[in-house]
Amino acid sequence: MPVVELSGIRKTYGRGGFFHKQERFTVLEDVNLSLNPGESLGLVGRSGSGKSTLGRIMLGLEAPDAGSVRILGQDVTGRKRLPMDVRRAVQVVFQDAIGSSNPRLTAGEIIAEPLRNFDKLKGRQLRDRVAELLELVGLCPDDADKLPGRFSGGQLQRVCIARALAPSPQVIVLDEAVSSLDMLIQARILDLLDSLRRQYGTAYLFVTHDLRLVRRFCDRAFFMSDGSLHAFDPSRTLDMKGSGVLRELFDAILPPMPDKARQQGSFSERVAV
Ligand SMILES: Nc1ncnc2c1ncn2[C@@H]1O[C@H](COP(=O)(O)OP(=O)(O)OP(=O)(O)O)[C@@H](O)[C@H]1O
Repeated sequence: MPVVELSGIRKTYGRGGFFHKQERFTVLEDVNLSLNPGESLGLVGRSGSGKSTLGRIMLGLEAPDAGSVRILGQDVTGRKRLPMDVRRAVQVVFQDAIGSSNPRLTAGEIIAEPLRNFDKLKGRQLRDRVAELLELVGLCPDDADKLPGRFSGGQLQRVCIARALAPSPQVIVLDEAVSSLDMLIQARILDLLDSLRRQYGTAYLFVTHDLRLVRRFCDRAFFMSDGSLHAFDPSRTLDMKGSGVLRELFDAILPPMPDKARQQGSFSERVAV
């Protein structure tokens, strides 16, 4: 049974209203997607194409206008409060570690929160598990006492990853959550995610602009465009040169840079590593 199943998802937002009449625009149109245990999906696409919206709908954080969301086989479409087992099963790490961390809680308190809520851990057991999670993501047990403001961006991102791992979820949505880490740390985190996938069947959705990550880590990959998902083979991203899909990926992945740099082949270098 898929851990998450989206059927016929449609999502619109309103825009305008200040100078112009408010109108609605469609971000997702008839999107169907299922994520199976132990599977790793890559989702790429232009900025603003709706990737994060899809991620939020998949987590049950946002309701679609049409279609259904099933998590662990339960229909949670539009539910304001998700059942405890669903909240535990689906975790997320956002790109913006600073914005998604409470500045008044220490790293230890941030990671302890789901352990208290879901596993009712306390005292020594709680402290040991927090220390273990910090070490798993390459931080020190002593970092538990630091407030978010005392971490670098990459370190705080790892605190957020440790928090997401804490309740032993079945699915983790990583919204641009590992691409910003330095290469060594990124490799360590990906090894860790891979071992959890093998050991416990944890599934991942990577929302990313990083094709190397998709190629190395994902079983299936989708490109989002015009509100729809287009599947592509993650291992064959280099073979798609010249195709319409690759041109779209090009635009989606490359940051704005002079044409000259583009001619020098910086894209293939980025992808071929
Ligand atoms: N709550 C909202 N209200 C109105 N419009 C929204 C809302 N959330 C997202 N949008 C709009 O929906 C579109 C898709 O946004 P989304 O964040 O899903 O894109 P994305 O592909 O994740 O982009 P990026 O790669 O830049 O993070 C954008 O035009 C965005 O402005």
